[in-house]
Amino acid sequence: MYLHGTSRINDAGHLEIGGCDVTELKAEYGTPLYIMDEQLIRRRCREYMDAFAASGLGFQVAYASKAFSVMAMCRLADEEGLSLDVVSDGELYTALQAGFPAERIHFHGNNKTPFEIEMALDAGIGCFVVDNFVELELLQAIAASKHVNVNILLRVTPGVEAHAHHAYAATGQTDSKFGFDIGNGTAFEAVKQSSAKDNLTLLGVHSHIGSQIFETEGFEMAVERVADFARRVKEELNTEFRVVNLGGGFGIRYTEGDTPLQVSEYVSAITGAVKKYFAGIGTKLPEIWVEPGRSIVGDAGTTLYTVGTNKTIPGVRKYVAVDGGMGDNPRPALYESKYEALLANRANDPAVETVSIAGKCCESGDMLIWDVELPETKSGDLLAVACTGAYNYSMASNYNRIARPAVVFVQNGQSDLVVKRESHNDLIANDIIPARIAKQTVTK
Ligand SMILES: Cc1ncc(COP(=O)(O)O)c(C=O)c1O
Ligand SMILES: N[C@@H](CCCC[NH3+])C(=O)O
Repeated sequence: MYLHGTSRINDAGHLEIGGCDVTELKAEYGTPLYIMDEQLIRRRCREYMDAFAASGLGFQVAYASKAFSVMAMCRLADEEGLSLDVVSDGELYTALQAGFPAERIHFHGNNKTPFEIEMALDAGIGCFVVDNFVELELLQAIAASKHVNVNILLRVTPGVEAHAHHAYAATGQTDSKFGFDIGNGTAFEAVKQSSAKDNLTLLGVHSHIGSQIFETEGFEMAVERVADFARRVKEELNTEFRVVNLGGGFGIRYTEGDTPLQVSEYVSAITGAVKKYFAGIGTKLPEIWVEPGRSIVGDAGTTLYTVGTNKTIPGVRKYVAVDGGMGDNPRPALYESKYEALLANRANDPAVETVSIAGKCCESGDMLIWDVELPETKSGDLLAVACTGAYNYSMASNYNRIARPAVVFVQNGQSDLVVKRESHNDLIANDIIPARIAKQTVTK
């Protein structure tokens, strides 16, 4: 397994992250456990901030909280000077409760409810990313009823087919549920309508082409299309885009075949394309906003499991089961995502067999890794799966009524619990048994 950030194998042959031995983390917090390397998260935040600062362009780096939304993470993003992208009332609530400044929050989503819009307006968030005509009307009406003015970006689909890790993670193509299409004229119409509306201030446009993308071409092509669009809007409507948000999507290394660029390389490709394509269109260079999620938290996360049972099918395969699975990491089942693993309590033992790591849910598809080389595992061993910081905790479920794991931040030999493990009581906290079917206590 590739060792990300502060991960290393210590003298005892144990995996250590942020100076914390995972066998001790298991003793203190149990498993499954999401372990987040705080130093690596901060490093990623700084890589973005520094690279943009070096570009000379105005910018905001908004952490896409959908990747991992918990209050402690909102605090880190705030401390590092990032803005925040939220996509629901729940993410917004989490951010506000964490004390994240509302003016640096951007609200996304293709179906914001009136409740969510009101909540965000009352909080005074910095910007709405408007996705469609229905939302444009609704937002204006609610803003007017509250006598407030709202900054907006229009989400556009630039018609770029991104090489995302799965079709479900590509969003820049015309046939997408998100945004106004540049190619068919709806984006132009949206600019026209929003410029004419009271209570709305159009800052510019937003384009997000997809996720887990390694090449820069898709982003550069998106910038070119958006710049062409900006030119037309300037010429025909005399409207200027002060802000261009290029979304997230920057890839990370999950397994050996993955070839991500450095954060600074993605940023310089984007800012270079902005300088190139926006030059000479008759407007000032826009401020550039981005929304990285995975590339901020993905490789900082490791999930620690305890090995339980195994099953060998002679000549076919050996299954090794762990105490978590698709409940805490649905990505292999959803996208066929690949991960690397390590026997975390005997990390220096030589690999002697190829096994497949199964979860404990009642689904054949509940597999975390097919075919990984490991030392011989036995019940009670610890298995670490790397690169689980993004879209694991945030996409976790209680399928099979399995409680969601705890999350700890580790740094400088210290571990801090940031999400408690769910209890049995948490699982039934919202259940109600109607009186008519409640168990009667029969007294004789
Ligand atoms: C609008 C938007 N912004 C930002 C992101 C974050 O993407 P990533 O985690 O790939 O950086 C996503 C998710 O793909 C998204 O849909
Ligand atoms: N959730 C996805 C990608 C989509 C991200 C949000 N648009 C993943 O786990 O890779």
